[in-house]
Amino acid sequence: MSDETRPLRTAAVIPAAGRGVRLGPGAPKALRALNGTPMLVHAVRAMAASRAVSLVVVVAPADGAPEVKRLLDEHALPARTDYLVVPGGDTRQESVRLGLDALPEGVDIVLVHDAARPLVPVDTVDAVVEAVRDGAVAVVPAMPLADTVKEVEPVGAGAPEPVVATPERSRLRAVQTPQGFDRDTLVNAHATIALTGDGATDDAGLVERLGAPVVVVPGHEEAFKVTRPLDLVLAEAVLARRRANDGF
Ligand SMILES: Nc1ccn([C@@H]2O[C@H](COP(=O)(O)OP(=O)(O)OP(=O)(O)O)[C@@H](O)[C@H]2O)c(=O)n1
Ligand SMILES: C[C@](O)(CO)[C@H](O)COP(=O)(O)O
Repeated sequence: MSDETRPLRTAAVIPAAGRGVRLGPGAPKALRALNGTPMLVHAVRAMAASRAVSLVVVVAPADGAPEVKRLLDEHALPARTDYLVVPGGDTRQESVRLGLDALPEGVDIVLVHDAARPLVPVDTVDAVVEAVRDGAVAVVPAMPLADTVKEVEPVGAGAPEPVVATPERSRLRAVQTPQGFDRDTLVNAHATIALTGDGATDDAGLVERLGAPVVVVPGHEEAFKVTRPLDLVLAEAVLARRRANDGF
């Protein structure tokens, strides 16, 4: 098959190397259970549920790659997808770059998906892939905001913070994952934008800094990020609702 007629190949990189400090003491966040199954396994299944995704690269805690490999072996995952596990870094930005380094030749489209968003529906994953296949180089699923947002002057440690501005809410979006990219664009962004401080909070932000266009598609309320303890309660409630709906 000539390179021009070959179908585009999509891989998902799942950064899962975070500690989960905001969730409180315990195992690394991605390894904590939701209804008895590790959050990471839910996230891997969410990516592999898309027929477009032929490879999932999991970026494990730096000292936890063998444990994560074992975990994936112990859980049923779609056989038509390949799975790789690599050790991660100290920041999300480094972990994603290490995942990108592990991609084989022949991958054209890359999804980057937080292990901490285990319940993203397959329709959202497919919509992101579709938008990249249609020609966008960087695609972000996002939701309108429910709260009004204030920009403040941070003064630290509980002191009242002066408000600087109130951005127009209708123009704001809360960004989710998977974010989808033309592979070369994302690799170039990670190679070009140096890590500063805690690193970029998302991958599309790096692409924006290259001057490349980034577009938003509708996200989904079930693609929320498990960050704080209350998010675990919500995630288990979503799983219970899905099980009840499957029963009918
Ligand atoms: N060094 C890091 C830090 C984060 N992540 C991953 O990036 C995603 C989003 O990060 P976040 O939700 O902030 O996870 P944590 O860093 O684990 O959370 P916290 O900031 O509360 O410690 C998670 O899937 C997390 O595992 C990663 O792969 N490598
Ligand atoms: C990538 C992300 O999920 C988009 O909202 C988010 O920026 C990750 O931030 P975190 O602080 O690493 O959780």
